[in-house]
Amino acid sequence: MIEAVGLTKRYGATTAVYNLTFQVRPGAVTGFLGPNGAGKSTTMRMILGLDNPTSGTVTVGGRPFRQAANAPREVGALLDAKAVHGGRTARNHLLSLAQLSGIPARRVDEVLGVVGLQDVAKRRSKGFSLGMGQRLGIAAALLGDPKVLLFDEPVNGLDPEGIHWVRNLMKALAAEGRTIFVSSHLMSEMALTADHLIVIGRGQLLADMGVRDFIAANSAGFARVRIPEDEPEQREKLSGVLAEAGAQVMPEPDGALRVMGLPLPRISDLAHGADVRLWELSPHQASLEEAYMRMTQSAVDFRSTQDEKAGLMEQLPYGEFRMPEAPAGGGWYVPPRPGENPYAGPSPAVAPSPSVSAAPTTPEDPR
Ligand SMILES: Nc1ncnc2c1ncn2[C@@H]1O[C@H](COP(=O)(O)OP(=O)(O)OP(=O)(O)O)[C@@H](O)[C@H]1O
Repeated sequence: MIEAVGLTKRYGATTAVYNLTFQVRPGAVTGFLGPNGAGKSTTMRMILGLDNPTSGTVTVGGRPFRQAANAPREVGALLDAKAVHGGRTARNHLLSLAQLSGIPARRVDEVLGVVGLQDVAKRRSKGFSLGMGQRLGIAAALLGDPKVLLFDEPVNGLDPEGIHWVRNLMKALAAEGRTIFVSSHLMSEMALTADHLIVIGRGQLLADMGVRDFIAANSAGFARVRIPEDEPEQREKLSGVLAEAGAQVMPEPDGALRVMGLPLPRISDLAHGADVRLWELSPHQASLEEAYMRMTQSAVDFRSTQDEKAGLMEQLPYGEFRMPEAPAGGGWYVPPRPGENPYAGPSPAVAPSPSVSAAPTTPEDPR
């Protein structure tokens, strides 16, 4: 297990990591997510004793990494795949690492096979593609057969087959009871790979929860209901009936209704009971990537001047991030209306038409 308590790192005036407290447990893949400059690599370096915290502590298996009796057999890491002597062959690179830690040469051939580099083992690594370099870095991390593995952006530069392979490798290593901590920018990838997520922004903890809980809390489902355009009174009638049944109903710009809080068959039955004809009744799901982008929006350090949000987002000072409270009706993330920028702040509440009595309360902006 990896355990950070109040971990803080400052480089001069830059606070790279601020007051991080989390645990990474064995037997699971824990995704470490955050935008560029969020502090993921700095945190990983501190876990590995390559950087000293300004304050706070981080331990691996209950001890600071530097006190580990046989570090390569306890912890393996891929931090920078380019940190390789390019003049050496892949096999010689791994052999030199193995000799330093008393690992037998046959293990080198074993890990070359695991990462699929056996056929290029005698080629100099300076000719390697980005993806081959990543595989070599992963082989080095696996050399000591460690209980804890850290991977900083392991799928960087890999093609879809390579990404699939890394995903399965992480899961297999976790299934063997190892502690797997993987950083990434990609929510979509982590949603497929990880069991647990730690999300940071500007060095601070934004979320620490299971992937399923994150999905349940952040990707709200809703139904779109469309009534013939020339029957506005029917639309009003249905809005009232749905609201009475406990739904949250919002008008959409194209005249349809967005309905949250009722399953589709119930909406259909209510419409039938009210004698209202439907032209559309369709399920929709706000994407997890959108929810993640919104969660980390004010924690983005670098933004294009072409970005229409540039300069509009106020950055909170350190210590002022907080997890939003989930509203009673479900996740805090209300999906954008069609045509709206999904990465903008939460939608303002729509003034309900007289019979749309249950328009939802807009959740508080987390930033
Ligand atoms: N050695 C250093 N000296 C000064 N500042 C640093 C140093 N290392 C990191 N930083 C700063 O700390 C912050 C966090 O950087 P870090 O590389 O840990 O983020 P990251 O989440 O890994 O980013 P990326 O996804 O782009 O790799 C950034 O503002 C970065 O510029």
